[in-house]
Amino acid sequence: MAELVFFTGTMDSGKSTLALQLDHNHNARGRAGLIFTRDDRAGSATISSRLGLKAAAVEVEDDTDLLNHVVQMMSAGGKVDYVVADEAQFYTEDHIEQLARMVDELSIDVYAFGITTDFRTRLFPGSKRLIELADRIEVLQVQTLCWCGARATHNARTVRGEMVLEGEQVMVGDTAVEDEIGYEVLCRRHHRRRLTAARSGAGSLSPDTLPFGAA
Ligand SMILES: Nc1ncnc2c1ncn2[C@@H]1O[C@H](COP(=O)(O)OP(=O)(O)O)[C@@H](O)[C@H]1O
Ligand SMILES: Cc1cn([C@H]2C[C@H](O)[C@@H](COP(=O)(O)O)O2)c(=O)[nH]c1=O
Repeated sequence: MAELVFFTGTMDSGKSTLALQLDHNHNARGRAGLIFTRDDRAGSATISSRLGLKAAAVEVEDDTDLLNHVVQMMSAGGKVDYVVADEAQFYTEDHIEQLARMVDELSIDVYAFGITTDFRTRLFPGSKRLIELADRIEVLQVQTLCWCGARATHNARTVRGEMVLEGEQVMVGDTAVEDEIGYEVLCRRHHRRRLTAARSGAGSLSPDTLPFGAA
């Protein structure tokens, strides 16, 4: 039975990598897939992973009807066995409902990937609807880490290393940006305290806490 699966994790947890791997594996077994994405860092109509993989994708716009797009492809003789939907946090509630209908009405597997919450810890509309509608939610197994070494659960937005709480919900960007606007993954405790790596003075996750000669 076809299903709608939501793969989620913090920024930098390997979601796009997994999306591309999943596409590759299904393709290798002769299944035909279609990749949607929205506002990927690498540019329009592209799905990209920090491991260097990239692929062409269909860019989702506010007025894109995802279900209709697939129906049109199938009516023109195309085959669609599964759909990958990356950066799904940016999709509208309507887009997510179209994905659910694709599963129920066309028996197409839909694999959606995205972060759940924004820099203020609030759900994105697309992620909220996915949590409400998905058959399954899978949290990525590769844990991202806060500068303190704890599991990172939150995405902070930073300006020159300082965490900010003002601004638009959507601002495409990357982690490991130190000079301008960027993102940093943190544990809840440090997100609440707005304690980023720069503010804490933490240089690396393996500080010399036990120097040679220490008693
Ligand atoms: N140089 C590297 N060596 C090994 N793994 C890396 C390297 N750079 C990035 N990664 C891996 O890629 C992950 C980010 O993958 P990506 O698919 O871009 O994440 P997401 O889509 O969740 O933001 C990191 O968590 C890390 O596991
Ligand atoms: C927290 C947060 C993130 N974003 C943006 C930043 C990136 O472009 C994407 C997440 O991509 P990734 O592949 O998971 O790293 O989302 C945003 O616009 N607003 C936010 O609050």
